[in-house]
Amino acid sequence: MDAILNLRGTLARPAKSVVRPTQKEAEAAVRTLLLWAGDDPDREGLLDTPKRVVKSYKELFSGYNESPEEVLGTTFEEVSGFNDAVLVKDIEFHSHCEHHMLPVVGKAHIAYLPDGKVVGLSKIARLVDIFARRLQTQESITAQIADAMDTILRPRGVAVMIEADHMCMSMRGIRKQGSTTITTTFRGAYQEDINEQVRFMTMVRHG
Ligand SMILES: Nc1nc2c(ncn2[C@@H]2O[C@H](COP(=O)(O)OP(=O)(O)OP(=O)(O)O)[C@@H](O)[C@H]2O)c(=O)[nH]1
Ligand SMILES: [Zn+2]
Repeated sequence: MDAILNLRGTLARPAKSVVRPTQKEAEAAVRTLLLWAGDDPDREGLLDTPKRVVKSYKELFSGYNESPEEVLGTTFEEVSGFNDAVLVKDIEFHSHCEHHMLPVVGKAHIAYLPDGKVVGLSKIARLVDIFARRLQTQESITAQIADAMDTILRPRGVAVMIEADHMCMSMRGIRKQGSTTITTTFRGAYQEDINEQVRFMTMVRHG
C-alpha cells in the first residue's frame, strides 16, 4: 500500500480517504480474476493483460480524481442579457454500474436557466464524464450532475435526463436486449414549473 487517495468531488460523496493499492497489487488482483474465469494468466496472450487492465482502469475511473468545482469554475457574464434555457443534448458517456462493474452506455441531456452567468458548453460535457467515470447507479449520476450544476453555478433551474443501456441487464442475469432506462430530475424553476419541464422534454425530443 503506497498512497492515500483523497477522493475529490465532494458534491458526489462525502470526502473520504481510501488506501489505494500499488500498481503491482492491482495487477495481482487481475491475475486472480483471470484464474477465477478459468484461464491461464501465464499463457502468452494474457501475460500483459493485468498491466493493460490496470492501465485502462485509470482511464475508465478517472472521475474519482477530478473535481466538479474546478470544471464549472470558469463562467462568462457577457452574454448580452441572455437568461433563457441552454440545453446541451446527446452527450454520450460510458460508465460502470456499481453492482456488477459492467458497462453502462448512454446519453445525457442537460439544461439550465442561467442567472447572469453561463458556463462553457464543453464544461457541461466534462461534468458528465467526471461522474460517469466512477462506479455508479444511473439515478446517482443524474442527481449528482443536477446537484453540481445547481450548487456551483447557482442557476435559476436545472434539468437532467439520462438514457442508458446497462450491460448487466443484457450480457448476464435477466439477459434482456435493447431495454433503455430513462431518468430525469429537475431543480429550481424546472421543478416548480411544469411548463418548463414540458419545454425541456420537447427540446430534448425535437431539438
Ligand atoms: N436502480 C438501479 N439498478 C441498477 C442499476 N444498475 C444495475 N442495477 C440493478 O442492480 C440490481 C442488483 O440486484 P442484486 O439482486 O443485488 O444482484 P444480482 O443477483 O446480480 O441481480 P440480477 O441482475 O437480477 O441478476 C439488479 O436488479 C440490476 O439490474 C442502476 O443504475 N440503477
Ligand atoms: Zn449492474
